Amino acid sequence: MSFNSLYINNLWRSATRLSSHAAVTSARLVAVRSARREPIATIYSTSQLLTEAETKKSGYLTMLSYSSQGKLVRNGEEKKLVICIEGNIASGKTTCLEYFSKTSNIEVLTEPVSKWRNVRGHNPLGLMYQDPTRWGITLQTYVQLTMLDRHLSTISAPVRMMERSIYSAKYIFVENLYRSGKMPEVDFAVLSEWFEWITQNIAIPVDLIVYLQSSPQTCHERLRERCREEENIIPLEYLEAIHHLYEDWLIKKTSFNVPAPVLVISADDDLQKMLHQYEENREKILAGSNV
Ligand SMILES: Nc1ncnc2c1ncn2[C@@H]1O[C@H](COP(=O)(O)OP(=O)(O)O)[C@@H](O)[C@H]1O
Ligand SMILES: Nc1ccn([C@H]2C[C@H](O)[C@@H](COP(=O)(O)O)O2)c(=O)n1
Repeated sequence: MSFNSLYINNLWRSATRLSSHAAVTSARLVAVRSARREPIATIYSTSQLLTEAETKKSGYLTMLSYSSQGKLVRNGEEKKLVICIEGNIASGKTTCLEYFSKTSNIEVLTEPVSKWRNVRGHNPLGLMYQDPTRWGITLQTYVQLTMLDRHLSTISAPVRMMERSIYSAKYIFVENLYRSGKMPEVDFAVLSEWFEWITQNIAIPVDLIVYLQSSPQTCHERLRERCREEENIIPLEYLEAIHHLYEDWLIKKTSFNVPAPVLVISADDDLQKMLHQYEENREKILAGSNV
């Protein structure tokens, strides 16, 4: 049986199961699809089964339905561990992910920064740093969409490690723009409405947050060393503000809901020592636990 016929059969079986089950009569089938392994979420009602041509075009699909809490959840997928690596700009998140990417059975997802630097020929990241009041909403709307897309994409290994999350996008970066007076209240309100709708209606499972805790000074030095063009104008004060928001969220736990246990790793050390720390914490990380 070809992949497409197999898929159509599975889709049909699941649709029949869904529509015959009283608790899920209002269920929608959500097909997460992608031609380039970059999933796009599309919502179909149960009566709108995909044609074979649509299936062929879509690359791969994952079905979601409503859970008993009324949130969209994946159907029939085994439980996978999701670990988010959080930390200030240039704290070493990508380097950490690169290290763990060498381990089999771990899928690594970096932040989609290339998209933020180029959406249909535009650079919202660069625009935001040039004029945050005008372009903050533009960048953060796109960050929110692309992070949601990352969270909902099919997990291809027993463990997923991903850089940041839709939570830090809102609780750290949007919050910082707003608190620093660089995001108009109406933009903040619209982004907050979107965020609340998403998190109330879609299950975004996170099992562990690994917080790379670094001093803003260290990040500033590393940021200069990395030389990402858009970031040349970032002053130390910006990194300090991001640092305080992270500390309030993940250490003091006084600002926003923390969606998973937090494992804190000091990230100011040189690369060799950092790799040693990752090795020391490997078991805790891969158990998805902070104990
Ligand atoms: N422990 C470390 N010591 C010194 N430089 C580091 C260390 N970890 C990462 N770097 C360098 O700092 C820069 C930022 O690291 P990166 O992993 O890209 O941070 P992030 O993904 O958090 O923004 C890169 O140039 C990287 O090579
Ligand atoms: N919600 C977000 C997330 C990230 N950014 C910026 C910060 C950096 O300039 C860049 C990538 O971050 P890094 O992975 O290097 O920590 O994107 C943002 O403005 N808003």
